[in-house]
Amino acid sequence: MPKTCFILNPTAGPSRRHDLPALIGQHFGTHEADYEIRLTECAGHAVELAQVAAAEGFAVVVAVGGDGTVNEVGRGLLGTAAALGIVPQGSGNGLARHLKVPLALPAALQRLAAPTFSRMDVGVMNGHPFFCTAGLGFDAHVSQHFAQAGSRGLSTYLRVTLREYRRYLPVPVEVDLNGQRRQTDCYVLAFANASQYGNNAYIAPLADLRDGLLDVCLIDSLPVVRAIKVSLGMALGNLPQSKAAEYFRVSQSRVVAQAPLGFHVDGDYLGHATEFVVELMPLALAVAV
Ligand SMILES: Nc1ncnc2c1ncn2[C@@H]1O[C@H](COP(=O)(O)OP(=O)(O)OP(=O)(O)O)[C@@H](O)[C@H]1O
Repeated sequence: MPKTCFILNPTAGPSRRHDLPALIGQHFGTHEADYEIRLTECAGHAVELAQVAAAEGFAVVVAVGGDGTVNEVGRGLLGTAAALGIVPQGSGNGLARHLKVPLALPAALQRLAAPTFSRMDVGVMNGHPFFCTAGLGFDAHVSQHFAQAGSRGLSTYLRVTLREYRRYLPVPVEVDLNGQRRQTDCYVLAFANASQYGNNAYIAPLADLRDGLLDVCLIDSLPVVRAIKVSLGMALGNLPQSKAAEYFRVSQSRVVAQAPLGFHVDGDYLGHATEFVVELMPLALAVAV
C-alpha cells in the first residue's frame, strides 16, 4: 500500500465536516496503511504542504477538498515523484468527477487503498498551472463574484450567474488558435484540460486529460436563446453538437484583449489582464485514482 498523506482543506465544500480526520482514520486506517493527515491553515498552504509531503517520500498526496485544493496540491507535486489523489469534498469537484473518483467518502478512501497510477496533462495560463479548466470572460467574472458572495454551494452559484448575466458585456479579443488569428468578441473563452467546470457542467465534454491538447470552447455572444441552449448543452454534455459554441483543440494559444479581461484557473478568479499565454505540459502530473 502506498505511503499516503492527506491534505485536508477544512473550509472546502458547502458543509464543513469536522469529523473528516476521524472518518479517514476509520475507513483508510483499517487497511493498515502508512498515512498522515495534515490540515491547511490558509489559502495557498496546500501547495507548501504537498511539496513537503513529496520531499518526505509520500508516494500519494491526497487533496481532501474541491478543485481549489486539488489545484494547490497538484501545483505542489509538479516535478516531484508523488502522485495526486483526491477525496472530493468541494462544491463542484470537477476533476474528481472527470476522473470518476467516487463522491462518497468511504468509496473514495477504499479506492485510495489500492489506487491505479497514471499521468495527466497540466495546463498553464499566464504562468498559473491548472488541472481542470481555465478561462476568460463570463466564467471568470462569475468566479470573481461567487468568491465575494459570502456563501458557497450550487444555489449561490446559480443566483450569482443569473444576476451577473444581466450585467456582463463581452470584450473584443484576438486569439491565436493553431497559428490562425481570430478576431472575435469574447463572452467565454474556456481552455479545458478536463471536461467539466464541476457539478457535471460539461464545458468541453470531449476533453481528454492525456491527449496533449486543450479543448477550447469559444462563445462570442450570449443572447437569451443561446444562453438556454448553452445551459442545456452543458447539463446534457452535448454542447458541441448544439452549435451554440465553437470548439478547437490546441497545445498553446495567445489571447490579446482590447480591455482588461477577468480570468480564472480551476474556478479561482485570479485577476484581470489584457494578454494571456496558454500552454500545456503533457503528462506532467502523476495521479493515483
Ligand atoms: N484553511 C483554510 N482557510 C481558508 N481558506 C482555505 C484554507 N485552505 C484552503 N483554502 C482555500 O479554500 C478555497 C476553496 O477550496 P476548494 O476549491 O477546495 O473548495 P470549494 O470551492 O468548496 O470546491 P470546488 O472548487 O470544487 O467548487 C481554495 O481556493 C483554497 O485556497
